[in-house]
Amino acid sequence: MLQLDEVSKSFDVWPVLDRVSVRLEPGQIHILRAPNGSGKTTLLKVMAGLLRPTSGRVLWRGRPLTARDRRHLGVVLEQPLVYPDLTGWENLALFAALYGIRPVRPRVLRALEEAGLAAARDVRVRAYSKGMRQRLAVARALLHRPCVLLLDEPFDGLDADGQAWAARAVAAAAADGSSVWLVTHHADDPLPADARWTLHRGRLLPAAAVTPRSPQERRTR
Ligand SMILES: Nc1ncnc2c1ncn2[C@@H]1O[C@H](COP(=O)(O)OP(=O)(O)OP(=O)(O)O)[C@@H](O)[C@H]1O
Repeated sequence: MLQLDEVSKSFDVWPVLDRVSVRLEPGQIHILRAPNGSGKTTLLKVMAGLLRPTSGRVLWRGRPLTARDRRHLGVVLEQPLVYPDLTGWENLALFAALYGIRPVRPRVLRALEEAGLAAARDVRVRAYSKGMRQRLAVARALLHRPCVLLLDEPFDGLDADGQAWAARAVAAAAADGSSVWLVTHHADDPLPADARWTLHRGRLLPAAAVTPRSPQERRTR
């Protein structure tokens, strides 16, 4: 599905990403854990088509990823992609309209309820707490049931209930066939991983002690 082929990215002279190749298959959960400043966000933005690689290719279903293909991606960045002047409801309804989701109302209502934001749906997001904004950002990324989820610290700022909800929702998306790329600082895996990675001097390397899930643990579409 989504594939990086020998991708390098430099901002100055030194490459932040150095010939990174990886392939995200349907239903797989990949977890990336690496030190601050090692290039995790840069890699995720390249995967999402938000940063252009210096060299190498980002492929969607075997062809170079286009702006149009980005509708298949659900992205959570460190800075939540939500509009502070709109309410929670308006934020999700806007994204639902942009992604051609029909009917908008039941899907958005359900997403807000599942995220624990039903009571705050008519409140402007600038009045949300950090955790509420993060819940909205995760709900937004999942709303159009994307084929690929690219998640930068999606559980940050979430309370125990919020973390459990987000982990359940992402696991359900993977069980339904979405590929998941999850960046985390947490020592414990928030989800059962198919692959664990780290970044060292720009190279994407398998993390030690990789224990893939058994086929029985995984359901595919
Ligand atoms: N737009 C930019 N211009 C110049 N340098 C950049 C830019 N974005 C990132 N970098 C540099 O690239 C390197 C990797 O940054 P990146 O944000 O990808 O790391 P990270 O692993 O996500 O870090 P953290 O764990 O702190 O979020 C850093 O040295 C950073 O200074």
